[in-house]
Amino acid sequence: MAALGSSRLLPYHQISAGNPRRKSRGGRRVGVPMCHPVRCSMQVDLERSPEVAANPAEAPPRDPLAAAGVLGLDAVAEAELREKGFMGLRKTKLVCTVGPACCSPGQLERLAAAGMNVARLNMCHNSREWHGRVMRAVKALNVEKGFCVSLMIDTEGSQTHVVDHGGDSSVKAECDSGAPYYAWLITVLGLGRYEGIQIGDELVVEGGMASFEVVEKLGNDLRCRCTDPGLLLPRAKLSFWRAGKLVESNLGSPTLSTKDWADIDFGIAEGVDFIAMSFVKDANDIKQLKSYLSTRSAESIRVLAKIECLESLENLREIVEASDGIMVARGDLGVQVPLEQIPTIQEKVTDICRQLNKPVIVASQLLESMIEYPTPTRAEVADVSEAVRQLADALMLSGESAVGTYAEKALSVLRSTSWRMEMWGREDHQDHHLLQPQLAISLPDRIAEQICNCSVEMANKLGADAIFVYTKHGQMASLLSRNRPNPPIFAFTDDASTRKALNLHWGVIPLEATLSTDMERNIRETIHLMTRRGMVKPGDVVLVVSDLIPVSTAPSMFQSIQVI
Ligand SMILES: Nc1ncnc2c1ncn2[C@@H]1O[C@H](COP(=O)(O)OP(=O)(O)O)[C@@H](O)[C@H]1O
Ligand SMILES: C=C(OP(=O)(O)O)C(=O)O
Ligand SMILES: [K+]
Ligand SMILES: [Mg+2]
Repeated sequence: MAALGSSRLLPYHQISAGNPRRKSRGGRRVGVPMCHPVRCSMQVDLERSPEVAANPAEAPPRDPLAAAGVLGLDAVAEAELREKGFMGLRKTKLVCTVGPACCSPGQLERLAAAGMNVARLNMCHNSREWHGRVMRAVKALNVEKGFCVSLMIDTEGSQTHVVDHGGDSSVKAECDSGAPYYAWLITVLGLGRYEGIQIGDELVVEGGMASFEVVEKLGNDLRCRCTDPGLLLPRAKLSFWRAGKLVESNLGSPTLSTKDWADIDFGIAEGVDFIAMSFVKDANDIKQLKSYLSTRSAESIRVLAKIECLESLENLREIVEASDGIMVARGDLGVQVPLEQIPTIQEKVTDICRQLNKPVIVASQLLESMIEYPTPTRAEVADVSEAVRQLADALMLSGESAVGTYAEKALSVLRSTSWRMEMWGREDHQDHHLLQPQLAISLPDRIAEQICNCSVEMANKLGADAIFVYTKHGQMASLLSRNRPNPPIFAFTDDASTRKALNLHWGVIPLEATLSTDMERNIRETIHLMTRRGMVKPGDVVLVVSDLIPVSTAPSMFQSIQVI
């Protein structure tokens, strides 16, 4: 049986509807009143979004108990909390692709300090030895500097249909009517993966960067006539079209190649937290990897499905159900579907992920121009804001961090843009976010889901400062996150892999703590530690949600909501 109780473990805070607490740590007003939100005029805030005092060196000395692992709160969340208060904590998570431009320990440290929650290693590029070095550098930073950056590998997949023009920079493709029809000899890596390219097929580079008509096949080379002028970038992605329809590649070939399996073994050995699978076609692809991970006792690695091909769109719901999270991989998606369809696909995927309670990453070209330029375009900022408005769990940098000149600046644009949009969105944020369909089937699961739904509604209406949840596998924390509450969710777990997995969930700040089966004691001790560290102050209203077994003798799960 579930019990809904309240306790007075700490001085009980009188909550009245007319006096919602809206103060931050420093007594500054942050956020907006949540009771009866009224927005009658648009205010232009000339202040820049407060940036995190992101240098962990500036944070007060770490508590020895915390250093011993009793309260593992990462240095960046702690600094952000001290700087901006509970309501100022960023909710949207940030993923950075690590490449040559950001792989030194110093560069990685700066990205971690600037809010990188997950470091992504794209196995398409570079050697395993290189990736191993980066992973060890990230882990060392976590231990030595108190960060909590999770590691993700991204499989190469059978996407080798790229153009190689042999050069380092872009080549201009022009349709000179005076030139002979065979003006272009294009080497297509992985042409053999296609059933058969025919004369007359259309070859489209990077979703429309340039187009050609195939006039002759010469092994892996295609003699082409340029039909739409543009640019050929080094290793550009391409697609073939016949009679207005995409010519699908890899028919019958497995989603994971021999190299991918070797990369996965490498990821297991290095102890990665996430594996993102490229070109997932259906739920079986995910199930196959998950069952392999369990045979290797590596089931704690979360498997993410990348939505980037036509087949994955056809089997979307079953893929989301089978996986631990989703990446909207707009790069390849934009090669396989007309670009104007990407925004609606993104919204549909994010919606299904919310419904089915799976974290979703919006990826590729978010700030593409920042690979070369120190400021984003207005359109890029609008695109990032739209993903945040859709309440995606995470945003990802690709080339911007991997090879860009302004990796840290790009990350700070993601941070300030998402923070700003979150604050704005909160004004009209109330009950409509709670209208998610029921997910659970069994009674215990339904109880957990309802507890989380009600907790978020309560926390929003009371203007609570924070939600605390005690969780083993992260289920309760993610169910709370699904409701996108106004206050941050502090998720205490004694499972290191749960902590790393929760890094990808919207609004969740995972903490590692020693938990006992005595729930009251867990609550008392974590609040005591948070208070001693100055992160919780007398007068703060904390909503506590728990689903742990309270005492060793109790046969049933005890679930409760308490306001402290
Ligand atoms: N580990 C790496 N080593 C070298 N270059 C990389 C690495 N990771 C990414 N890159 C570069 O950054 C670009 C953007 O990364 P990403 O979007 O992950 O790959 P892709 O362009 O292959 O889809 C890549 O095209 C590649 O040039
Ligand atoms: C993230 C993507 O995958 P990759 O960078 O591996 O092509 C994408 O296609 O958008
Ligand atoms: K990849
Ligand atoms: Mg891709």
